[in-house]
Amino acid sequence: MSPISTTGKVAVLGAGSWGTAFSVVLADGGNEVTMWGRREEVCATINDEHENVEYLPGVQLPPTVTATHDAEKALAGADVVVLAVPSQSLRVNLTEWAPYLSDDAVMVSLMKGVELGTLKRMSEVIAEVTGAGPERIAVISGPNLAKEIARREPAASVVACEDEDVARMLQARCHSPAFRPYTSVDVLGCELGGAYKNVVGLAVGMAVGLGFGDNTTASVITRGLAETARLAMRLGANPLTLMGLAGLGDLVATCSSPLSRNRTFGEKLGQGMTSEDIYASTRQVAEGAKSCASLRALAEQAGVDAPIAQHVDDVVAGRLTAADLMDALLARDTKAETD
Ligand SMILES: NC(=O)c1ccc[n+]([C@@H]2O[C@H](COP(=O)([O-])OP(=O)(O)OC[C@H]3O[C@@H](n4cnc5c(N)ncnc54)[C@H](O)[C@@H]3O)[C@@H](O)[C@H]2O)c1
Ligand SMILES: O=P(O)(O)OC[C@H](O)CO
Repeated sequence: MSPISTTGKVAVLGAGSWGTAFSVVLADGGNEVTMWGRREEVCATINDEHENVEYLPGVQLPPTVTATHDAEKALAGADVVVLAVPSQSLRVNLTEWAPYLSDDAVMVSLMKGVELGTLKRMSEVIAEVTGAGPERIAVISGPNLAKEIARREPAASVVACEDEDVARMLQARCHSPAFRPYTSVDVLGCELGGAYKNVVGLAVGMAVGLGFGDNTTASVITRGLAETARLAMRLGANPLTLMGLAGLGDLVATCSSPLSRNRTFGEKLGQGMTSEDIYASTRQVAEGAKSCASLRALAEQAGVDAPIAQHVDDVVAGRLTAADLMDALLARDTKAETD
């Protein structure tokens, strides 16, 4: 087998918190990184001051990270294309970018959501829009809060691709002194773990906002993992993926950290704010606030019981209050833990 290349040119499409933090990881791993940003002023500050002032203030970006508002320029010569826009906007963005993608570029989703309406995972949207086969589509997911990663605090993650050689190539490309990636071939398990933990994070945030303590949050986290595993396994995931970094690991990070936007969104709902008020108060994406509806529908389609996704969706949509959610979860018919 030929040696795995550890360096090259990577395009990172999306200059928000995670696109920027992951660019630091890639630069630390030896890659030359060109980010695409939606707003020219964000790109200009990245190029002139080596900082993304809006999304990661105070973090000095390596000189090998540059940014452009021109997707064609960002994609020129890139053999790895990293996608880091909000999940619900991927299809529209990728359709615009597709003409500039090289035929053999590997596309890596960093996104943790499920498309509304189609109920497709991000890898499925990528396949549909670009026509790429599974050997060109990968996912990176794990307990990776952007601010901590950008500060180079030690963390691990999962690089999943159905083609294990491609997963290994990407692993080598993003391995850095502070970031340890593990390979996997379970793309579906990683994606559902990443999307579901946001919904559970919303429920945990609601419990915190209502003033409940660690017994409540631990119960929601554990039952949230059971719900995630139930759906993911029904759809074909490896149960071990849900016990790993892209499942339990990410769930723990999101549900315990005040840095999590999903947990914070839930906390505000628990304090009585409406979703509209919360959306109006931040530019940052909380993927679970949209994906709760798609995961609920996906579970219904698969015939899987998903009370957390169902009730979180009702609270986000304003049909229930956060207090109603806790009452409703406890009032359900009792059953065996492992059912
Ligand atoms: N922030 C994290 O810690 C983190 C970690 C792992 C995974 N993720 C995932 O990465 C993805 C991106 O999240 P983020 O944290 O970078 O979000 P963010 O809110 O920090 O930034 C989103 C970026 O997308 C841009 N954007 C917003 N709407 C857009 C649209 N319609 N079209 C194109 N661009 C648009 C914004 O300008 C911004 O640059 C999400 O799926 C998230 O779940 C985030
Ligand atoms: O801030 P959140 O809630 O989007 O979570 C960020 C990451 O997904 C944590 O791994």
